[in-house]
Amino acid sequence: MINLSNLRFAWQKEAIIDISSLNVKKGQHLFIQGPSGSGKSTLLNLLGGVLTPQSGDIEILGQQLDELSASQKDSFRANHIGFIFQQFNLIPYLSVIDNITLPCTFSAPRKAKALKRSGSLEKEATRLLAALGLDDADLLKRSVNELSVGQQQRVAAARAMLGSPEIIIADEPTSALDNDHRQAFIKILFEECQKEEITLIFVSHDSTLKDNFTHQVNLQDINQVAIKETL
Ligand SMILES: Nc1ncnc2c1ncn2[C@@H]1O[C@H](COP(=O)(O)OP(=O)(O)OP(=O)(O)O)[C@@H](O)[C@H]1O
Repeated sequence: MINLSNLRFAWQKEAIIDISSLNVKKGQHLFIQGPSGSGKSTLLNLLGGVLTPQSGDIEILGQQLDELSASQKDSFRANHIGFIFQQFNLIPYLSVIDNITLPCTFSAPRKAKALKRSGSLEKEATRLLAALGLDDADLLKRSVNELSVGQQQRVAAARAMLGSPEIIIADEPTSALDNDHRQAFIKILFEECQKEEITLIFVSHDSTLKDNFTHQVNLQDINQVAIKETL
C-alpha cells in the first residue's frame, strides 16, 4: 500500500530523511516516533506529495508519486489521503460542518462514499462527530474559532475520516488533549479506521501512545541520517 525505497530529502545541504526501505500494508496502524526535529513532519509531507524527494521512490496504492504532475498529486492526495495536522488547519470563516465536508469539494470519490454511507454530507459529518464525542447540535453551527482546542482536534479528525480515504496521516493529533481525551480520541480513530480498513500513519514524539499500535517504528532507527550521526 505504501512503499518507500532509497528515499532522500534535504532542506539544505544535509539530508534530513534518508530511508532505504519502509513498507506499510493495507489497514496497518503504524506509529512513527521520533524526537522533535527528527524529520517526522517532513516525512509525512513527502508521503502526501507536498514535498518532492531529491531521490528515491514513493509508491502509494500502486502509484509512483513522481509520475504525477503537481495537479495530479493534488487530486491523488484529495482522493486517497485524509490529513490531521498538528495545527488542525481548520478554516476559521466556515462552520464546523462545512469544515468537515470540505474534502468532498476536492474529491468526487470521497463525496460518493460519504453520500452512500449517510445519504447527505451533513448527516455523515454529524455521524462522525458524534462518534468522536461531539453531538451538541448548537456546536455544529458555530464557527470553528469558537471551539475549544480539543473540540477543534475532533473536527479535524472527522474531516480526515469523511469519505473514508484509504490512508489517514495524523501529525501529532493528540498534542493538545489531556490524557483522558487522548485515549478516547485514539480509540475512536482506531475504530473508524478498522471499520473502513483505513491505513493509519500516526506520528508523535510521545512514546506513551505507541502500545496502542500494531506496528511501530522509530524514525531514528530507519533513518540513515540519524544512524550516521549517532555512530
Ligand atoms: N521549511 C523548512 N525549511 C528549512 N528547514 C526546515 C523546514 N521545515 C523543517 N525544517 C527542518 O527540518 C528538520 C525536521 O523538521 P520536521 O518539522 O520534519 O521535524 P519533526 O520531527 O516533525 O519535529 P516536531 O516534532 O518538532 O514537529 C528540522 O531541523 C527543521 O528545522
